[in-house]
Amino acid sequence: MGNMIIKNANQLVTCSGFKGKTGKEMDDIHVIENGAVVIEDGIIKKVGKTDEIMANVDESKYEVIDATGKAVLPGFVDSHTHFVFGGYREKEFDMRLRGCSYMEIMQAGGGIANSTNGTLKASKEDLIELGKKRLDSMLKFGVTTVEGKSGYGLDFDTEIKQLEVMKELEKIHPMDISKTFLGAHAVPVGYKGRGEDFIDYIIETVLPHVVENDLAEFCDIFCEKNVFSVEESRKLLNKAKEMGMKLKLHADEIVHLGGADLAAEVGAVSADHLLQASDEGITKMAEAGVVATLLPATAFSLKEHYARGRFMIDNGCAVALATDFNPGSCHTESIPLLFALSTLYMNMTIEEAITALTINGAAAIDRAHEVGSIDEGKKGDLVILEFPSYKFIPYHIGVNTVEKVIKGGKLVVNNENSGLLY
Ligand SMILES: N=CN[C@@H](CCC(=O)O)C(=O)O
Ligand SMILES: [Zn+2]
Repeated sequence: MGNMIIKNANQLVTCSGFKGKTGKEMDDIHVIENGAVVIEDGIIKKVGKTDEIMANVDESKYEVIDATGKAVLPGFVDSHTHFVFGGYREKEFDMRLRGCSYMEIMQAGGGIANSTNGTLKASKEDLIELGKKRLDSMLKFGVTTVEGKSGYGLDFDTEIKQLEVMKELEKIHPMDISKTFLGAHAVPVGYKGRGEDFIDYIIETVLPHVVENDLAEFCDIFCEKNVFSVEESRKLLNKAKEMGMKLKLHADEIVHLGGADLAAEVGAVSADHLLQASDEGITKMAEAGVVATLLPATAFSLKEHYARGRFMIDNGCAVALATDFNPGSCHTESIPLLFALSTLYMNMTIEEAITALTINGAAAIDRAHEVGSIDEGKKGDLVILEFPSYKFIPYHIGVNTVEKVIKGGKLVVNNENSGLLY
């Protein structure tokens, strides 16, 4: 962990706060002009105007970065990904372009089942190597904390393998990883038509091992027509909660099933996708403090309409944005794409999009107390843009405006020249 000072930032965008932001709060990202940050042992110690901060520190004890003419922001938090998998599904992308729907492919035996086969065949070492490359790519986009799910196993060994791979990656990669158990991602072939039996199998066999070995913090489920019903989801989630896990849901993505309502009922930390969430479900989520994690790159990739981000914010929800990086419905780790889609097509302001990818992303994985903003006591995770204003992020459409990435007070990416440095 490093000792570092970043000074003279044209804009220091702090996104200050220790919990998710709702409604109008999302539009206030707390900008300090000519700002500076002091990081000691990887933790932010001081934040303020450069002249005030520098009057009281001995620069010689720190690595100093002069951010003159640059905007500095918190490292991004990508709070919904499926980055550990074997095999690719480029053929399905092509099939979708030719008119097949995501669900048609899944029901014909492709989709998640394809990635399950690929992940089953891959060794732990292969998955670690692939995972590392994907994390490197995310880091270059300024992501310093990521959530990753299992769910391409659907059997004991492969589910556990995925979670163990993430545990190994945490040791060798600077990225912080929040691990989610998604054993109920699809009904495997052997349980066709017996979703409830499969839920029982997970509850009795896999979940206890995950909990006892501390392999995941969250339990998630794909609550969707022809996948897992609301009743099956309720059963698994309540059991996981009883066993001490925090909850997430893939909710109301393809059809409206009531996943948003269920998320509020079980006290989930987040409900994700929400393209078809009802007004009532959204209101319940706002009241229960469930973060609405929106995945516009998935809607884009599946050629679906976007989730109602504007409506959710106006109705008091904390909205987060995430890539949903996965081998099927959305094969991208691009943060610039999320900024483009959310501002241009979901009517979110630039400031709301930044909040959604920083402090609210952190809230979506229950880490708003330690990452997601530039506040004293939080991890020294920052991005320095190539440009003087944060407004360049969506304005420079689809292009990575991140020049440097700092993780725990250490420079880990310099996109200006060599890229990765850790
Ligand atoms: N919708 C369900 N799960 C993933 C996609 C998984 C896949 O197609 O491999 C998602 O969040 O989009
Ligand atoms: Zn997902």
